[in-house]
Amino acid sequence: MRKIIVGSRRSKLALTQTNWFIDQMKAAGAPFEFEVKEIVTKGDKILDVMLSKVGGKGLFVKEIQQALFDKEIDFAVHSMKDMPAVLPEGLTIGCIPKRVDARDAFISNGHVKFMDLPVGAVVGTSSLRRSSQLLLLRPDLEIKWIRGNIDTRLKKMQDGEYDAILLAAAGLKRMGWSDDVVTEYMSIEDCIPAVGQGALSIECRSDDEELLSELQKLNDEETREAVEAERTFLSEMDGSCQVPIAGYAAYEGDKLEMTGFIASPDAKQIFKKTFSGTDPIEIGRTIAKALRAEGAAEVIEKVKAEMDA
Ligand SMILES: NCc1[nH]cc(CCC(=O)O)c1CC(=O)O
Repeated sequence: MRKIIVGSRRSKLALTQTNWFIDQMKAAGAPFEFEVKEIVTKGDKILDVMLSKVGGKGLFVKEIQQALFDKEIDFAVHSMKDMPAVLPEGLTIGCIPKRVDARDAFISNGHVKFMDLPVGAVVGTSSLRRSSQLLLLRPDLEIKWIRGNIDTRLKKMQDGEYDAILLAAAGLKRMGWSDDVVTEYMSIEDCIPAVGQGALSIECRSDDEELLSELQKLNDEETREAVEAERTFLSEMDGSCQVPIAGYAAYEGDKLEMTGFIASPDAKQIFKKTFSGTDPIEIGRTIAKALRAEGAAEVIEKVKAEMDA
């Protein structure tokens, strides 16, 4: 029986997701043995630096991709949200399992609801996407940068450094946190999720046909199409730069409906568009084009120029 080596980052979330997926493969009857190999990525080593300033996304993924090319590992389970928009030649997404929950979870001291926070309350997040959308609803709030894993962030909040924090619902759920730590779930409309949030991405070599045919059995077609629309939008918008960007797609009846969102970093200008159709790539492109035409292109260019300066 072929032994499949599964690469995983060392974080609790990564290992939990990896082992969950291996269990799914076993349950589906995949004719393999499995071994998990931990990989410490550059992103993990410099977590305390402002990640997005040094080139964000790719950091967690690059070394895992090298291990795939080197055949040290056969596949890896990523949070889709952490995957760069474009994959290198020779690697592919073998499948996308069903999305758990794309929403952001709001957690506060004393379980005060988001709209009931006192004026000037301090909310911890390191995501421009989250902070810009929170400020649209509550311009009075103070957004304060926060880092660390889920436990660290909760502890910092409980110690009073923050009145509230936001975390992806999917991460909390996969890690087995009970629903009662969450004060409320932000609605998708109020806080549009990050592209791919709540979905997993199984990455492997494009020529590993034996593995690919087993992975395909765990693919969720609706999630795959939704994520394809979102990621098309991301790559068309050039989502690698320091601009708040959000995108969420899901089936409504027989149509795939997607909302794309771009804001200036100070959240003073916002661009938002919803479009539905049947072709995921066309949906992603249409929204990107519409937002660019409305002025998002200038916002992106301005931020890029400031970063280069
Ligand atoms: N930014 C890091 C990250 N990457 C994936 C998740 C959670 C799981 C997911 O979104 O699929 C998180 C934590 C968070 O944003 O709270």
